[in-house]
Amino acid sequence: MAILSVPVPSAVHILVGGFAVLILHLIVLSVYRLVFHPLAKFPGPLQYKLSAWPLLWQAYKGNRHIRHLCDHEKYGPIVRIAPDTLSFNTASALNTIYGPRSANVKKGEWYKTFDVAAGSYSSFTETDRDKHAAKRRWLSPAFSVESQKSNEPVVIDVIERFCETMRPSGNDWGPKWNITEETTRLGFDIMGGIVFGCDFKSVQEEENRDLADSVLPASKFLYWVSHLPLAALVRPLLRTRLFEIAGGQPVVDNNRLINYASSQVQLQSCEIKGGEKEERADRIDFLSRIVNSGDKKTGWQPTRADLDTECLNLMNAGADPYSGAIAATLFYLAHNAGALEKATAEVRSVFTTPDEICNGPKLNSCTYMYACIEETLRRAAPVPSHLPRVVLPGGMDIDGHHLPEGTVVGVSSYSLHHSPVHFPDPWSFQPERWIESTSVSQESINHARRAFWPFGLGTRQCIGGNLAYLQLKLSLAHVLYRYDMRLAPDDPGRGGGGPCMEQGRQREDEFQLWDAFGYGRDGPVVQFKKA
Ligand code: HEM
Repeated sequence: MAILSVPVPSAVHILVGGFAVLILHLIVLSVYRLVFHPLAKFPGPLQYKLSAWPLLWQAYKGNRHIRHLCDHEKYGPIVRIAPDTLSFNTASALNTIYGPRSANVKKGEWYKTFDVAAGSYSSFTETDRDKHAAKRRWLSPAFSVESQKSNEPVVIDVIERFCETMRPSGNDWGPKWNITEETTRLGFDIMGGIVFGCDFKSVQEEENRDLADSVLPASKFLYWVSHLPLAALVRPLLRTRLFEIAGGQPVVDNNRLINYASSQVQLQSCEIKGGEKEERADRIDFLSRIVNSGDKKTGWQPTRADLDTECLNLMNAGADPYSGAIAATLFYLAHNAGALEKATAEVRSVFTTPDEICNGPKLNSCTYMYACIEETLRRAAPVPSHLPRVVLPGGMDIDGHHLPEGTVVGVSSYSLHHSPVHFPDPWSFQPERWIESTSVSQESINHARRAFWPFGLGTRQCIGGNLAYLQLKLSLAHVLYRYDMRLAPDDPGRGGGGPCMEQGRQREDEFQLWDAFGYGRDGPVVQFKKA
């Protein structure tokens, strides 16, 4: 009987064949994305239309916000920044996407990598709208007026000790301080007190700095990893030894923060003595307010993993954006002598002793100081790039375009906050633009506010916004009341841009941000003198 001989392909044939299939697949995919894709009509650089990898590279470099701004300047108010993603740069898009509860979007997949290594999703990363609503209701007592009032002495205590550490010993200018380093620890110490009732003292004591100095590297790492096109495959590996080896120090940092938050939950929720659970009734911190509660409306109760993840989130989301914002405020004041002088004079005329500086009518009467904070949040919003939202079934209309389900949409605060349509002379630091006067009408302030969103918008708006404003006002008032401030004469440019930096980073009087959740930053380097 004749045996049919079927030729067995060689390894070379298989490789060549596989390669040919891959090339064909890429050609077909490219043609589809350029010509037939529902977003094909929107302008943008060719490489963005073809692939999501350029976006990942920008996230890795911390330059996304700068690229978005340049792209909008070149291509207009709508830019296709990845095959399935559009960036908008109008107040109308901002208010359509993020504002209304009924907006047909939810948070994008991007969020899911952020804190899942702690075991669950937090109120920040939960993408399911109903589950998020339950978590938000669960957290609300921690952010109530009563809670803020009882936690204010904790905040003031940490700020006063920060000021004490900065105090020059003589009557001349004191030592140089890199404000980014010191305020990173200040923000962490405040959050340690508020969230866990712990006194980290990382501003004062070197041995307590590991945790404080871990927040930003961990966030920067997770920020770009979240942009990986196959991030879903990476998520289960985040806490493995393999990932620690591959990812290095930022992964170790992230795990250290997770372990810390978890140990605090363990301590608080299970203080067992003689077999009985003992609760400390005198505690006012956030953890003590959420540990034994849930969502009354739906009956949802947090698991241990939910608690661990939420505490990690509160610690990170609370600490770093504030630290970045106060560093940026001091940068802009140190670089704008007139504004520094006016804000300082205001604070010193309102208060007669530092002990008086607390929340209340006097602090609220410091309108110029408040305008300096607003203007800083415009120039250096702590989340400068997109907060991605994905369009749900049924699609959505934005700025006159119907977008199909699955489209990822977003607005970059850095880009919109520098739009001359809403902010005339956008590259100058002008606190006055936020104060009604003969030259600034209430209409122009309202017009600016429509495009101003440092704390997000709508149902996913920052839950800690009021607390953050209070922290910013208190810390600025305490510093300005006590000290004069100047840029260190031998390091005046730290934190600003320069001619040798990348495109978009040339302005010496602009505080440079490296995009993340919070942002990478450095400086300013300043000196203080007793008032
Ligand atoms: C200057 C300081 C701060 C800024 C600029 C800021 C900014 C933001 C932004 C833009 C969002 C929206 C994120 C999104 O849509 O994806 C957000 C959410 C959040 N922030 Fe803040 N934040 C600050 C301080 C704080 C503080 C002090 C806390 C609390 C301790 C906090 C806790 C949160 C939480 C829990 C969320 C998630 C809210 C939700 O989705 O329901 N933030 N923050």
